[in-house]
Amino acid sequence: MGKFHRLSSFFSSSSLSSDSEAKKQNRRSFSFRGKEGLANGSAVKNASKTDTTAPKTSRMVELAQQITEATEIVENYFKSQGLPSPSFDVDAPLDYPQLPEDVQKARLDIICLTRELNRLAHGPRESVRWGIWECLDVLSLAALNHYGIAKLVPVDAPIPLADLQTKTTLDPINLARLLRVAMTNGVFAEPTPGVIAHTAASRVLRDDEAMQAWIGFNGEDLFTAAAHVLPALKAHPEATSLTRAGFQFAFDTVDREPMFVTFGKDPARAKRFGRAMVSLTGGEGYEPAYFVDVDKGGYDLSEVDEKEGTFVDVGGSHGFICVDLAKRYKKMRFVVQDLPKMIDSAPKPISEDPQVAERIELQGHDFFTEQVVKGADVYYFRWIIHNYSTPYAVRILKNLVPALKPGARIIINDHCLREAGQENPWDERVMRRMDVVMLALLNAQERTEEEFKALFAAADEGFVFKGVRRPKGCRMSIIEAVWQPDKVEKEEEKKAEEPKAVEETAVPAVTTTTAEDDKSKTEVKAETPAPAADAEASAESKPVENGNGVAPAPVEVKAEEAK
Ligand SMILES: C[S@@+](CC[C@H](N)C(=O)[O-])C[C@H]1O[C@@H](n2cnc3c(N)ncnc32)[C@H](O)[C@@H]1O
Repeated sequence: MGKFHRLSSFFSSSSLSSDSEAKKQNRRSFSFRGKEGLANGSAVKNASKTDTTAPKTSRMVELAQQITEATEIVENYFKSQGLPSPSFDVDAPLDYPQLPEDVQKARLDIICLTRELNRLAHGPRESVRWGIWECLDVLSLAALNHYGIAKLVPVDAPIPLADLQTKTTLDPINLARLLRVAMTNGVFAEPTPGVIAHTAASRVLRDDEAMQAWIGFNGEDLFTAAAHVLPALKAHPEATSLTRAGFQFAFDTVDREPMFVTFGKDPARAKRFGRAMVSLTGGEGYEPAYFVDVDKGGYDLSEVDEKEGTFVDVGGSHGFICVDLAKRYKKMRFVVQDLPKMIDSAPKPISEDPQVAERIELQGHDFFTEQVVKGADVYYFRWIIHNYSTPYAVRILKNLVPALKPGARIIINDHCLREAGQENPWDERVMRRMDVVMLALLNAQERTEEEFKALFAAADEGFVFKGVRRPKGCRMSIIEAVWQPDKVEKEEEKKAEEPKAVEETAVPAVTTTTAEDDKSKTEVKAETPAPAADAEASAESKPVENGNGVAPAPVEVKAEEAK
């Protein structure tokens, strides 16, 4: 297992560094069960103190005290560094600086605990009643972004609503009502009635092109798809087909094409998606450095570099990970594979540095066909496998097999779900929501360590699962398997030599996915069905559970659908 560990021993972003801390966290989770709780490894000192003699402090007071304590830690740090206090004033910094670990933990505590205090202050009924209206915040932001309103408001001088209206096709009433909803979230301000000003948050909408794409994609593609998940689930409760997700119900493409094909037909929408991914990648906890930079817990490729090996970024978009890796590792070569349209739209040259650019090849390749780069050292999938339900994901891995040399590494860089409540509440919220994003867009899912292990086992028994590692501070995990068909052969030889002690049990139920059309027949059935006793080793013989603990029903996969 080497440097890999079982996921259960990792608590990062929120990461705990030792078993004793993990136990403490477990106790903490228990004592705060059903409540928002503190970020793991909380900076707030009295978080786990229990004074049995003192009169019981209410949860609200406890939270308020902890929030005060955490806020003081953050505030004192800002003062000590001569930094302005966090603010949404128009000229305020848009991002937090890199914070020392304890201050970052305190900041996370504030984020988590204020949410819980807020809910307690609302009370259960009111909090549920108005919680559902968050969709209207999305609507307001999506519309203001769509009409480019932030660019029409000058940064240095507020503008009367009437003047602003002349610059847009939105009529005055609609402009005002959408703006005023956004203002309730700190986006834009109205310093005097009828006059609109920027805040730091609306400035982000104005100046950050990747954020505009992020809001556009989420507000117009995801939001619309999410609103159609219920009809999709009613029609196809198993929710595994790429062409029967909320997205297809929203955009009238049911049984016709998956989301990426729809995007591929519309360059502006495809570009927006690409830019949105850049925004996500720039967000806290998702930075490429968590994979590229060994000092940040990234993956060490020195050995591959030393032997001038090859790294294939499958579904690598415009190749930004390879560019960063090539800057760090000076000898190895890189192939970025994506659908031809995505490859065509990549920047050329891919890097200003010729030493970097000459070692990166961009290649149109569909990962639902056999891998064409034979004998590479690493095949890397970042934000790819979570886009697919199990039958498709297994198929992507299977397509690698003819290309693999013994010792080849397969690295998946995705979220890896833990049991509910084991993340700090903010990470939990982001990751659980991402799981549902996958449902809405692609009928796909985030996975647990066991589910990743089962994927590899279902694809081919030559994949030896190495485990999951999560760099501290990062939400994404590094999930690795190595191709060792020789190991399987040796084990098979050994087994053949051993006297047969136990009579083999009956052939298990096998989940087979077969296209109706013979030409496009696609099976993810294990070639040799495993005995029932070995069912766990085969995702087909035991339907793989998704992160919500629900086993998806068998699904038909049509080859053309998976393109
Ligand atoms: C969520 S993005 C991830 C991109 C990149 N790996 C990253 O980390 O940002 C999924 C990528 O898969 C690509 N893709 C979708 N279907 C594909 C296919 N059949 N073959 C190859 N690439 C595909 C998309 O074009 C897109 O760039």
